[in-house]
Amino acid sequence: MKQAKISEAVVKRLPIYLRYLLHMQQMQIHTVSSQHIGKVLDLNPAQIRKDLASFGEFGKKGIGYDVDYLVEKIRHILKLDREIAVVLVGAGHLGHAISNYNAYLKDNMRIAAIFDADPAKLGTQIAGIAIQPLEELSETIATRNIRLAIITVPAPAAQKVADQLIAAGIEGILNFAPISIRTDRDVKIYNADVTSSLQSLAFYLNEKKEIT
Ligand SMILES: NC(=O)c1ccc[n+]([C@@H]2O[C@H](COP(=O)([O-])OP(=O)(O)OC[C@H]3O[C@@H](n4cnc5c(N)ncnc54)[C@H](O)[C@@H]3O)[C@@H](O)[C@H]2O)c1
Repeated sequence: MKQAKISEAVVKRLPIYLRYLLHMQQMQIHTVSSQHIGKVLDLNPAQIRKDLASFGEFGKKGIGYDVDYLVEKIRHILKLDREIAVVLVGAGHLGHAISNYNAYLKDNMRIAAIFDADPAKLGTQIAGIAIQPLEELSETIATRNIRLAIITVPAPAAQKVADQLIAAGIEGILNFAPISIRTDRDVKIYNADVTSSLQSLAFYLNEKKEIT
């Protein structure tokens, strides 16, 4: 089967398609058209067809896509068809929320280990996972084959934590601290910057509603 190089933009849209397709599965809907997906997700159907064609022609003209097959295919492309262990560093407010949410999701991508620098938190648990000291980070990542990491430490600590994670062999980081993590290593880093997103949204506030 044709398997061209998939662009980052497509890789970012695939989880959005997947979420909707899983919903369709729950609704026992077995086939879906790009027009329908486009309408619900507010995306261009031609873009969706192009995205899906980038990993093989399997939609049927006039019939659409087989939902189960598409789910299986996207999960395979995103490597979600296997267990992926994730480490979380920073067991504070956000770390708690993310860990508890992940446990609730019960999918293949699971937080397998949690680390914090605060001695008072060591040994306590979040979602059944004991919080460990940073000294155990490298060994835990290696022995438990952990590939991805989530950073929820304060901004001043985030770069150093990222450096430790990368040195330990982590391949992808989702960073919630409000700084841009830098590395010269081949590691994918996504910065989830809540404050900047809100600041961008502020730009779209309706000036007419301003209280003077
Ligand atoms: N709470 C939110 O809603 C929210 C939302 C978006 C982004 N953030 C960002 O996420 C990060 C965490 O926020 P929070 O509210 O959970 O803070 P928090 O103070 O509740 O938790 C931070 C945790 O990190 C630990 N820590 C500090 N330095 C560390 C280090 N070097 N190694 C390991 N652990 C370390 C602390 O002991 C603490 O448990 C911050 O950078 C914050 O700006 C928070």
